[in-house]
Amino acid sequence: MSVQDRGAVDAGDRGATVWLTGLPSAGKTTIARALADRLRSEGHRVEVLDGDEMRQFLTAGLGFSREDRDVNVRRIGYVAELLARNGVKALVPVIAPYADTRKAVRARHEEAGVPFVEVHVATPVEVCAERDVKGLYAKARAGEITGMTGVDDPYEPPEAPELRIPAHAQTVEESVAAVHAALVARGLA
Ligand SMILES: Nc1ncnc2c1ncn2[C@@H]1O[C@H](COP(=O)(O)OS(=O)(=O)O)[C@@H](OP(=O)(O)O)[C@H]1O
Ligand SMILES: Nc1ncnc2c1ncn2[C@@H]1O[C@H](COP(=O)(O)OP(=O)(O)O)[C@@H](O)[C@H]1O
Repeated sequence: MSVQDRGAVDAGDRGATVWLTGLPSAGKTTIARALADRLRSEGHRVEVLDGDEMRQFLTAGLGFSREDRDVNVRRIGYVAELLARNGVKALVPVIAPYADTRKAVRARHEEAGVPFVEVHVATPVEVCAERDVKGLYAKARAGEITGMTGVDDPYEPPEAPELRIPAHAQTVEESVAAVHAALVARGLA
């Protein structure tokens, strides 16, 4: 096996958590799923821990108060870390609105020596509200729901993420390429 091939195998074996944080409808899930396809086609083991799916099973019963969001993010972070330390690329398209909670998840990864790559999907709220994939921005505007992230609930943007993506100003493929390059730069892809 050539040195180059050996490098590829090592990167394939190395797990990591890639957390895509951002507002609802920013493009987190779309980018995570496209990145998952690309990584799988290259031979990586990948899981996507989607917020909606996690809330059906792992964190069922939790709402959107600060406390519940914190428990949600910490539990998902814990599972991502378990997967990542066993060689899986755990892609996590979850809002995770509070900087402190993201910091706590990062700290646990660092203590365990597991790579943590924070990606801010930085689509402006106006664009997210226009996309409004699930109609939640419209409901918030109409006063039918409260506590909607980006409308009347906080989103604290990361100050120093490994990568910030202007997902409103580039294609999904360009965003995927940027995250992929960040993984390559860290010997993870
Ligand atoms: N009040 C309120 N605020 C924000 N989001 C809401 C809310 N109510 C429901 N939803 C839907 O739930 C998805 C967010 O779940 P997350 O687990 O990612 O959120 S969090 O990290 O615990 O804050 C989120 O999914 P995405 O749009 O994929 O981000 C929303 O569709
Ligand atoms: N450049 C882009 N990057 C990501 N998503 C985009 C882009 N342009 C349009 N979209 C659309 O925006 C929506 C984003 O929804 P989603 O990925 O579910 O966001 P989130 O998971 O952040 O809530 C999708 O319907 C997607 O097709």
